[in-house]
Amino acid sequence: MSFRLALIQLAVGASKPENLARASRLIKEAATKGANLVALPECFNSPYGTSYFPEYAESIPGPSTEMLLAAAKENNVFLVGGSIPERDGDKIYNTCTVFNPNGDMIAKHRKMHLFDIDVPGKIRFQESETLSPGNNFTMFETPMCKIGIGICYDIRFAEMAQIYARNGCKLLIYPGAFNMTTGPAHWELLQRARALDNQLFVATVSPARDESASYVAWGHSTVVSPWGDVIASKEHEESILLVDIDMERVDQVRNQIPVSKQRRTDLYGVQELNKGT
Ligand SMILES: O=C(O)CCC(=O)C(=O)O
Repeated sequence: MSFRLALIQLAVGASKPENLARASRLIKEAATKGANLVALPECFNSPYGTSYFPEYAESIPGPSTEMLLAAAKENNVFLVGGSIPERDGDKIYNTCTVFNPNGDMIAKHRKMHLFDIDVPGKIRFQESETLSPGNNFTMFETPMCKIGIGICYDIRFAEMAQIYARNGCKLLIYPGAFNMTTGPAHWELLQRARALDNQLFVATVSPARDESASYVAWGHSTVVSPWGDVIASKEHEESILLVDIDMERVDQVRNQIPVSKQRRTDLYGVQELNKGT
């Protein structure tokens, strides 16, 4: 079974209506080019930054998810709607919604690990200044395979990817927006690590780079195979990365190097319970 994945490296600006219109146009273009599954980047409707989240936040359903729902339906695709700042009561979350080709919302992931880091002289970022963390793992079934969702910083947590793999996911999608410090250092390495450890496909979707933004995104949307090699990636301009995914590659690699059957579960194991699937 093979299918076409489209990662939309969207140029995100200050105007929410324009961001939605651009995303909608590019989803259509991806579908016209044969995509079955389309994914948008983290924070696709708003500039990325703690001061922007309260200003751009909206409830679900709301204008952004209405656009996603319509785009999934009109273009007959599974759609991973990057993420948006979601307002729920007095809390704001960094939330990814997923729609099937009927326009039903089949998954909602609130970023579990907030991006709070301090690299002196380089970058300090504290998402927790305005965001709250989600508490649930998020997986969904498609005719292609079971898919697990994480948002950006979530990719740094190996246990989360292991839990997804052990629950049958063969593709992990991380909408993300790494930056000019951690992007070159860790973006590709983390994807290859998650893919190789779990012998599955990993896809990351970044916004395009905007040098004038307060947070400059690294770009480089990428797909890594279960063997751990980068099978496709972009630079940092707005673009659509189209990749044909051959799901059989997962079982091939797992049969060739059967680490999942060779684990010393008599000596160790991942402890986390599988909540909120
Ligand atoms: O982990 C990183 O270096 C970047 C994470 C990030 O930008 C985010 O979580 O939004």
